[in-house]
Amino acid sequence: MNSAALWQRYQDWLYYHAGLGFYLDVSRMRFDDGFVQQLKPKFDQAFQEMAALESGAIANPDENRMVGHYWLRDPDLAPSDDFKRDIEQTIEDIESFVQKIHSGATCPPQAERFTDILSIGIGGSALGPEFVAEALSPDLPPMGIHFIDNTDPAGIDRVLARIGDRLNSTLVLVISKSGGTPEPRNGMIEVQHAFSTHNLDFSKQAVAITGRGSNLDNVAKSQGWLTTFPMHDWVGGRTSEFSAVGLVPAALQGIDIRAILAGAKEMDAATRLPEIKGNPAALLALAWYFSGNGKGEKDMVVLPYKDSLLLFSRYLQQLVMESLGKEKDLDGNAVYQGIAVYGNKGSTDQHAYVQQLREGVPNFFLTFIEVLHDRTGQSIEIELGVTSGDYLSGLLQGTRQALYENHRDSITVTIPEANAHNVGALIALYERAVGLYGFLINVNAYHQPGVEAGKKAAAAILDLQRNVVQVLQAEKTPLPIATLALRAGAPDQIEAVYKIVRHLEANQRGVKLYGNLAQPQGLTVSSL
Ligand SMILES: O=P(O)(O)OC[C@H]1O[C@](O)(CO)[C@@H](O)[C@@H]1O
Repeated sequence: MNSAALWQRYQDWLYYHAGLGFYLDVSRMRFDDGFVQQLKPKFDQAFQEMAALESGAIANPDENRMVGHYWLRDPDLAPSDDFKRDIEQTIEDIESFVQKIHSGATCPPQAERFTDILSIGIGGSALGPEFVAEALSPDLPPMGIHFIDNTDPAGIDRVLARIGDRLNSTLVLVISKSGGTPEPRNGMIEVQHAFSTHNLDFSKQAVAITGRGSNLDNVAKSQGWLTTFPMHDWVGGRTSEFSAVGLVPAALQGIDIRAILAGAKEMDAATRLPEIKGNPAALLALAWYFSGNGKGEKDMVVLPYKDSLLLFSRYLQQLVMESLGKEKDLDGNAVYQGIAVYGNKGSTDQHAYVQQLREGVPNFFLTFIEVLHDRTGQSIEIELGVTSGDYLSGLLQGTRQALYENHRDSITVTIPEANAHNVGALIALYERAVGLYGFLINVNAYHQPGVEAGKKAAAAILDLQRNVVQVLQAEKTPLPIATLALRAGAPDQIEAVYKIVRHLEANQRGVKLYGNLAQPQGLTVSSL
């Protein structure tokens, strides 16, 4: 296509939302009208299923759950008055809690006011808050935020070291929908230990955000934590940014949560339209379907050209991959679906892997996220008539062009400014696109059965570790690994036993290995 034809295609396919100042350009995805016509019946079906989902159908059949994240930003849509009141009440409770924290009316026992937030959670209970903090936290926030999103002891130590002597003025948010995920449970216990080491009362500085009646909810209530906020059964972890999970940490950092919700609501209204061309989420789903042949054959590389949006691709990784990455479709057929997502930011990544994107294996499509507004205030000229922001913009355009010339397709999402309203709209856009795409490929986008296997296997390893330690403590002489595995009741788990004892020895946990480490089968093990 020559440049005049491309310019025409750009205009033919451009989506623009005046209220949001939002543009979506799918002109550099090489689908044709025939493809759009061919997908239309699937889209018509998907729009109907999405409407049913929004009005309270059991859209997550395996878990027998409604899927209600759209109600969080427009409570009038909720299928009952109770739900509506619950959503509105939660937002009001968040605002009044945050107001008391900021004013010092609610303060820690050993300091005048809370200075820091320590958020403990993983997956959907961390990625949204982390993305929004990076994107929207003011330069001088009323409270700085720290995250523990793993069970890595050194990672936990690093966060606690950075908080240092401000632990006595740190508000701890323990976020877990199920209230039973091991990683945040471990993080919480480690932080409780740090509090007691410093003679601080954890319960007077802790807040739980969790499902009503969960273990965590019960613990928080029985120990008299500062407060709890609910995570509703009908909100999934990866779509929980507009629930208390995202709103509490955001509001504490001084981010305008009403603006985030309003932006999401406005995008929802735009993406509810049951037609492909006038609906930006449908256009995204169409482009994804085209690129990967409806089977995720191409990866989605997400490149925001704005530092503050760095974590968007990481956030989308869970939203897209946990939602769409499914072995079975809704009829039980093995389909092995999904779309792989990666990316960091432009232009930085141009100096890392864009070489491969331009010339190497063509197994991806790109999504550029463009932000029109460069900065608050005026820019200096780096060269005659050219600012740093002009460079960023030029590099985006240039990369899009160079990739297209080499048959690499791309989508460009353009927002006027990386503010609360637009970040809310961006999240809502992708939530809807993932939902529509899930219907197009007939998978349940709201469960995550595949994650359970790894969790169960990890629990089995920890049980085996307990048995191994018991055997070693009862034994006086060093045992060959195979014998140890046999005595621990796991003769077919020799490799697992070997890895357990190697880890225990490395951490001075009362275990010693003897022999040539390069030949594990000859090693013997004893307790110290
Ligand atoms: O909020 P929870 O229940 O601790 O779960 C955390 C994350 O773990 C998962 O269930 C996957 O294991 C995610 O879907 C979820 O966001």
